[in-house]
Amino acid sequence: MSAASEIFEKTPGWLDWFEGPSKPKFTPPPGAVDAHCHVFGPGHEFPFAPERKYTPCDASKAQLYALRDHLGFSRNVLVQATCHGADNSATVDAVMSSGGKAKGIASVKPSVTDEELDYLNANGVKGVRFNFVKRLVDPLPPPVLAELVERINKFGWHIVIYFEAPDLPELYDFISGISTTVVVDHMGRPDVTKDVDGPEFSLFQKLLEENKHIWSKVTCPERLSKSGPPTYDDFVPFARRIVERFPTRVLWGTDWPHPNLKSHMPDDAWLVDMIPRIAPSEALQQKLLVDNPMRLYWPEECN
Ligand SMILES: O=C(O)/C=C(\CC(=O)C(=O)O)C(=O)O
Repeated sequence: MSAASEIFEKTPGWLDWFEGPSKPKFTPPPGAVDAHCHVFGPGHEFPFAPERKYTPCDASKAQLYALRDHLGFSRNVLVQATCHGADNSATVDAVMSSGGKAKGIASVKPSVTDEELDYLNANGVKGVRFNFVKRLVDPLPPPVLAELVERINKFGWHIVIYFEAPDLPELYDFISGISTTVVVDHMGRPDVTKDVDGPEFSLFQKLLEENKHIWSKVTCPERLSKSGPPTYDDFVPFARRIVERFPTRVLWGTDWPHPNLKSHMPDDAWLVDMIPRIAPSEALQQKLLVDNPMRLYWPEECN
């Protein structure tokens, strides 16, 4: 059997994305961007990576773009997920077929060639993702990543970084020292049962306060909340704090198709309906959903 026709068996217990989401009550402003989502395969066309730590269900570009339209969004930022390793074909294919309505964040190995980087740059990639979550990857050492930053600087790309809150003290100096814009996934995965003013989340706020080049995605109530769906109440003070303190450096996304959830799969409308709770004014919503992502991903359309 050739790789391209390989049939993949999902990780046991895998929860598939939610079909037929309801219509959100909240209407996003015109031009809203879903700035964190993924495509998976389909596996028979874009095989999952041999080094992957999970095997997902398929989640195609057509399904993603149908969800975008259904939820009232206009654009997407597709983040390369670890199940595709450093083969960015599925992400780039989805970006290239979006009619300019999507950009990509790639994963690359230190051995990536300049030609490969040029190809990604020419096809809608705007950054690379550094992943420090050990259940997903074997993280690369910071000095190796620093060399990659040097190589991508010429494109004006940024770094998307994924880590969990207990790892921030160790990563703090490395992240602060990155010489381009850095976007932290899911607020650095705080434990939202803790105090928003406690030491853990205060350190994350200090990181953003001291480093004007660091942004945060206020994403993933479905992943971080312990109080649970559909209102994810414990997530709200954390995300709202970051939106209110750093309104020009925040992004929002669905995280569709929500890989590796164990407890439940959200109706994506629930996630959209969180937005007015974490960004309570129209001015904040405009920055979070339109102005900030446009500045980072479509700067040529901003004046
Ligand atoms: O969807 C996310 O952002 C989070 C993920 C998956 C992921 O990032 C990946 O596979 O690269 C997770 O926590 O399992």
